Amino acid sequence: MASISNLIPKHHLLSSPKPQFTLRINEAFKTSFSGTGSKISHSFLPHSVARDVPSSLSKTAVAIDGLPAKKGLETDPKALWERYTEWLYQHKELGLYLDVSRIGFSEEFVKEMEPRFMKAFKAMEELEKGAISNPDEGRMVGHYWLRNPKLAPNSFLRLQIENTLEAICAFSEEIVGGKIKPPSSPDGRFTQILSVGIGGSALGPQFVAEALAPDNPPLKIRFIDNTDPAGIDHQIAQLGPKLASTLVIVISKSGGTPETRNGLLEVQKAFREAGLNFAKQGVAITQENSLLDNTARIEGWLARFPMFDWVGGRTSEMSAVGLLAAALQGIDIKEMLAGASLMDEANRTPVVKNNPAALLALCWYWASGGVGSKDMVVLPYKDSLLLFSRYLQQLVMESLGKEFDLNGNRVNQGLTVYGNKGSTDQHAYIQQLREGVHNFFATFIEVLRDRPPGHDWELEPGVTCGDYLFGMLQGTRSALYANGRESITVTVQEVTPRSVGALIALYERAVGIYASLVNVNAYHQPGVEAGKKAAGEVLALQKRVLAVLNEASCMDPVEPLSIEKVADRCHAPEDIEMIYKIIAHMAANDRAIIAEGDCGSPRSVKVFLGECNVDALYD
Ligand SMILES: O=P(O)(O)OC[C@H]1O[C@H](O)[C@H](O)[C@@H](O)[C@@H]1O
Repeated sequence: MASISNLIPKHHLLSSPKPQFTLRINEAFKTSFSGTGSKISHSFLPHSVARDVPSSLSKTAVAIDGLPAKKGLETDPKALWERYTEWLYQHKELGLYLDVSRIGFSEEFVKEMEPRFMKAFKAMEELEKGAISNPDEGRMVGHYWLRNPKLAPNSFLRLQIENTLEAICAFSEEIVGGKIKPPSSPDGRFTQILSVGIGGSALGPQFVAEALAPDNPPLKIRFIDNTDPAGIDHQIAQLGPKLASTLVIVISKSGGTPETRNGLLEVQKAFREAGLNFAKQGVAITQENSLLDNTARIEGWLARFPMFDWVGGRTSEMSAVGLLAAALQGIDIKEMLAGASLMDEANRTPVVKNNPAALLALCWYWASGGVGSKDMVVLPYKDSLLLFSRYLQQLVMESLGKEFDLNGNRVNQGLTVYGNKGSTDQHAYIQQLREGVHNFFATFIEVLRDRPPGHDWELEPGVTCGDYLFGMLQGTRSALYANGRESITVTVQEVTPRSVGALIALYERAVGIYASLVNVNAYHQPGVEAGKKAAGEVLALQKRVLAVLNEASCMDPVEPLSIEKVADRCHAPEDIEMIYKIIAHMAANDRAIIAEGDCGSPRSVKVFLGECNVDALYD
C-alpha cells in the first residue's frame, strides 16, 4: 500500500507526523487480519442476517482477544495493486473511474450474488420498458426516459418529455436574453431566482447549483426549502429591492406539500408588501391539475411546467424540476442529460464487473451485509460537490429505508448516508472513522482537474494547493484501509454538466439495482406520511386549544387556565403534553400570555390570550 509519505513532501509530514499513515501501521494490522490473498472472510453480521445472505457474507472471522475480528482485508501491496487494476472500472467517454478494490468482497461472494444481479438487471429492463415498478402506488418509473426520450414506452410520453425540454430551453432563453421582463424591475430583466420547494423538489437543484453554476450566473439562485419563518425572512431580506427582478419558481410534484405552500404564501405576501405583481414573476413546476397547477393557472402566473406521475421527486433532477433552474443559471442542461444518458447506457451492461452501478450495489451489499449494517460516508474532495452527500441522503435513504420488502416481510432495510466534503471533514470526524466505532464504509469522490487550465501555480516547489487536496484524499483512503475500514473511490476528470449528470445517473441506478438485490420497492415512501399526518393532527389540536383559550380570555374577568383545564376543555386529556408544548410555543411567540408559573414547571402554568377574538367565539 502506498504510504502518504510518498504523496506529500517529507517536510510537511514533519510538521504533523501522523504515523498511522505509514506502511508500518498497515503491517501491524496485517497480523490481526484473518485472511490473506483473495480469501476473505467477513464478520460483524447480525445473526438474523446470516440466514438470507450469501454464505460468503456470513462466514465469521476468528475473534482476537475476545473482540470481534476485523474483516480479512487484503494488505499485501502487490496483491492490492493487482486487485486495483483487475477491478478498476473506466468509462472512457465520461472520463469516470470506479475503484472498488478497497472493498473486501471475494470472488466467491461475487459468484454467489450473480443470480440476484441477473434478477435485478431483468427488473431494470422491465422498468425501463414501462412496467409498474412502483407497485404500491401503481406507477411506472420513468426517470431514465428523461435523458433518452426514445426509451419511453409510448409516443405520448416521448412527446411530453421532448416538448417539456423544448419549452424549458425556449423559456430560459427568453428570460436570460431579457425578452421576458419583470414588470417593474429597474434592471429591466430577471437577475434572481427564488426556488421554493422541499425534498426532491429542492435537493437536486441545490446540488446542481452548487456544483455547476458559474461565478456570475445570468440569474443567481436562492432557495426556500422549509417552513421556517426566520429562514424565509432571511432569503427575502437578502433579496431586498432585487425582489422586483426575481423569478419565483415554485416546485412541488404533488402540488400540495405544506412547507412549499407556506413558502409560496410568505413570498406572495412579500411581493404584495413591495407593491409587486407576483403572478408576472411566478413559475410553477408541478403535476397537471394539482392544487399548485390550478392556482398558477387561475392566477395567471408567468409559466407552468409539468412534472410527471412517473418521475419520483428524488429522481426528478433531469425533469423540469432540475433543468429549468439549471438552464436559467447558464448551465448546459443538454450536457447534463448527455452525461446521464451515457451512464445509463453503461449501467445496462448485464456483466457486474463492467456495470458501474452494479459494482456500487455489490459493494454496498458486501460492506453493509445486505442489511444496512454499515453507514455510507460520502466524501467529495471538491467544494463544489459539497451537497452531493445531502442529495444522496434522500435518494438512497428514502428509496432503501423500508419496513417491508416486496413480499410483505418485515425487513427494516436501509443504508444510512452522511458526509460533507474532504479534506474539511478530516478535521472534524475522520478521527472516529479511523479509530472509533466501525460502523461505516466510505465513498471518496475524486476530481482530477484541480483548476481550469492555465490557473494553477506552485505554492511551494513542485506542489500546488490541489496536490494537498489529492494527498489528503489518498492519505485518508490509505489510513482508513490500514485500519480495516473499506472504501470506494469514484473519480471524474472535472466537475462539468456531463460528469454531474453521470454521477446522478450512476447513483440512481445503483439504488434501483440494490433495491432489487434486497427486494424492496425503491420508489415509494410510505413512512413519510406518518410524520405529515401527525403534524396535521398537532395543528388541528392547536386550533382547539386556541378556541378554548379564546373563550376563557373573552370572560370578564379573564380566566387564566391551567394546562390540565385546557386539556379537559379540549376533551383531549391524553394529549396534555402536546397541549403544553403548543401553549409554550404560542407563549414564546407572544400569542399566549403566561399569567402564572413558568414553562420550566408545566403544572404551575396558567395561561390566557392577550386579546379576545369575539368573532371566533361564534365560528
Ligand atoms: O414535490 P413535492 O410533492 O412537494 O414533494 C416533496 C417531498 O415530499 C415528501 O416528503 C416526499 O417524501 C419526498 O420524496 C418529496 O420529494
